[in-house]
Amino acid sequence: MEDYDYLFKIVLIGNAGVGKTCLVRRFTQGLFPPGQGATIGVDFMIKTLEIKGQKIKLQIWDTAGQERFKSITQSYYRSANALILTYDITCEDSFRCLPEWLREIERYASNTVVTVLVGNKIDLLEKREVSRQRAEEFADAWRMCYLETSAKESDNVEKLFFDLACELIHEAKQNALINNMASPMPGEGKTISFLNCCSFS
Ligand SMILES: Nc1nc2c(ncn2[C@@H]2O[C@H](COP(=O)(O)OP(=O)(O)OP(=O)(O)O)[C@@H](O)[C@H]2O)c(=O)[nH]1
Repeated sequence: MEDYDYLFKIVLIGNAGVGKTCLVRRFTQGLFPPGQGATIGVDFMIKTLEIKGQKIKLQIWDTAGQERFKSITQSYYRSANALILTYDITCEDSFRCLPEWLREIERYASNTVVTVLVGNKIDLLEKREVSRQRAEEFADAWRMCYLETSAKESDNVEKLFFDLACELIHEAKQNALINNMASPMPGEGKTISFLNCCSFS
């Protein structure tokens, strides 16, 4: 028997140095690692949440932002239920690269993937190079939710993963409903559990 009701795979992507690893470490371990080195390839962590009495297991994949790892990290997009596309609000360059990341998503991710745009490092407000309004407009244009976070100060980090988990539960329930409705003959349809669809074999 599985010890969870839902299992979701979440993949963090975005330029090198925007804070993907720090966001994951803050959420899964409650710490801000000093002198965090660049990720090599892909890293993996698990965190289980309880939402409305249900156990939600999150598999969180932290990918390297460096160009030289692109071919490795791309292979992780396909099976992702959600992508957290991260940029650094103090780094215009990391924002300008977002269309490139979105092209990667279109190319390699499933067309049902949920994508959230995250502007990290809001503790460095005095160094901000990308206004919230600009980021919100960009996110709207691409039909993404937008959230600003600080892995350092722990601002909005829990909210990011909780809201995402809630959205994924909602999507999973909708899918199960659609699958049930699409059953060919009354009584012959099989209930397709999202748990089985997305759990690793
Ligand atoms: N001030 C501040 N610094 C942060 C924050 N998040 C990350 N950093 C710093 O930004 C640098 C890069 O953080 P990482 O988490 O390694 O960035 P990454 O996106 O995982 O980088 P790659 O693994 O190379 O793709 C480190 O020096 C962190 O200490 C934040 O919220 N605020």
